[in-house]
Parts: sequence; C-alpha cells; structure tokens
Amino acid sequence: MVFCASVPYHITALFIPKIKEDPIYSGSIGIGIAIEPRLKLCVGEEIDNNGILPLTAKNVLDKLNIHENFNLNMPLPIKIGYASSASSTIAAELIGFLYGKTSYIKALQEAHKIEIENKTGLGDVLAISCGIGIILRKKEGAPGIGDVDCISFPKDISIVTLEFGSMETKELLNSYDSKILNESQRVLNKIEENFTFETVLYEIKDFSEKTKMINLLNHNDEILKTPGLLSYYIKKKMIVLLIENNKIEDALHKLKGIGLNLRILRPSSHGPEAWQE
Ligand SMILES: Nc1ncnc2c1ncn2[C@@H]1O[C@H](COP(=O)(O)OP(=O)(O)OP(=O)(O)O)[C@@H](O)[C@H]1O
Ligand SMILES: CC(C)(CO)[C@@H](O)C(=O)[O-]
Repeated sequence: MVFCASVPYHITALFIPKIKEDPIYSGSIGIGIAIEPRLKLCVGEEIDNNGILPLTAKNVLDKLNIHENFNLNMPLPIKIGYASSASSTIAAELIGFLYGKTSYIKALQEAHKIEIENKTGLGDVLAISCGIGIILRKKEGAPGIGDVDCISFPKDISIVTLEFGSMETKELLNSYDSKILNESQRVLNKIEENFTFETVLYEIKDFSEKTKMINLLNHNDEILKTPGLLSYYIKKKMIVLLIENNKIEDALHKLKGIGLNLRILRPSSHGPEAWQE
C-alpha cells in the first residue's frame, strides 16, 4: 500500500506575529498567496527511497513510528520563502492521518504546533489549510482555532518570483520591526474591510512602497520597470511579481536579462490532499 499527500506552497506578503504561551493559539495574522507546483510525499514499502525530508517532516514520521520508504517531490526549495517547511510538515502529518494515527484536523493542528515550536513558520499551516488563491488570516492559531479565508486568483495575472538568496525563518522573525508592524496592521484593516483581489493588489503594492523593503535587493529600479507589473512584494530575499498575462512575454524577456533565479508559478487550485494509491 502506498499513501500520498500533496500540498500547495504559500508565500506570505505581510504578517503580524501573535505569540501566546500555547503554540496552538499562537501564530500570525496576514495575507499571502497559495501557489503550485505542489509538494508531494508518498510513503510505502513498494516505493524506492527518494528525496531529503526537511527536519520537521522527518520528525513527524519518526514520532508516528512510520519508517517505510518515502518519495518526496519538492519542486520549490527551502529557506527561500515558499513555506516549504510547513508544506512538508503538513504532508507528513497527512500521511499519519492515512495510516489511521490521527484525525484530519488534529494532523493539521499538530503540523501548526511543530512549525511554531521549531520557528519555521507562524501562519503558514493555517494559510495552507485554506489553500486556494489569496489567503487572509484574520485570527492566529492552528486550523480549527485561527480564522482564515481564501478568494480565487484571477486567470489573467501571472505570478513570477525572483530569488536573491536564502534566509532562515528565525532570522526573518528577528528582523521584524515596529514600522512593518504598523504598516501591516493598516493594510490588514483595509483588506478585511473589503477582501477582493483589487484591494489586495493595491494595498500590497502600497505596503511594499511604504516599507521600502525592495531596497534590500539589488536591481530594484530595473525590476520595477517590468512591463505589465501590477503589484509586487518582498518575502525574505525573494521578490514576488504579479504581472498582466498579455505582457508576460516582454516581462520575462526583461527579467531573464537580470540573471537571477526566476520562477513562473501557478495559483493553487485546491487545498491539501491525501489519498491511497
Ligand atoms: N539539508 C537539509 N535537510 C533537511 N532539513 C533541512 C536542510 N536544510 C535546512 N533544513 C531545515 O529546513 C527548515 C527550513 O525552515 P524555514 O522555515 O527557514 O524555511 P521555509 O519553510 O522554506 O521558509 P518560509 O516558511 O519562510 O517559506 C529548517 O527546519 C531547517 O532545519
Ligand atoms: C513567519 C512566516 C512569514 C514564515 O513563512 C509565516 O509563517 C507567516 O506569515 O506567519
């Protein structure tokens, strides 16, 4: 028997940490985009071992006493900003669910707890539990405790990322300051008032301009002149660009010239999945 789980990734655009003593009630509020290609993990005796599990996911399988072969397809890297650790932790917990070791919501809650305890994520598990298009986290906490909602992502807009380097989530949390907090709160209030794609597009761009986070990256003038650029944000050392589809060829031509690691991503079409093959 082979058990598989597939999980989208998530790129936070802005977040406010909300730390409590109990990890289940801790986390963050914020806004982000769920994206694909998806992470896929299969476990079973019949398959060949393949891939390296992020530590949090490995710890989950060890804790659940699942020591069978596994095949991990992780199309996006760790430590860049794609919530790879949360995505892999959820996948491992869902394998535990398929083995009958836990219920579905408990699996997600346990993944959240592990992310909080390891400081590899605050709101990613809650966000991914919703898992489609644009995700608004209104109240912090594990799935079932926090408050989250998703709206679909328009078909005529492309998501492109440029990666300038890696950063641990711990480092990101240490560099969080009060200016970012105030701006994030202002933007989240606006988005909660009217949770539409247009509001998100406008407010995220405004947030990025006001906090001047792009100055952390090189080539910023060139990037901001990308044809069809509607909005953008910075996560860790990565820039996320939202570009009109009808200008995407010109945009890619320009961005490829910058010579950085570039990815074209799809908005996620559905939340986490778990099945038997
Ligand atoms: N070679 C490796 N093998 C297994 N685990 C690794 C390896 N390198 C790093 N890790 C683990 O991967 C995790 C990276 O977590 P981190 O939250 O920084 O990344 P991320 O989830 O990709 O980032 P973000 O949530 O911001 O998108 C850490 O737990 C780290 O210990
Ligand atoms: C802390 C964080 C930015 C890491 O990806 C994310 O978990 C979030 O938005 O809370």
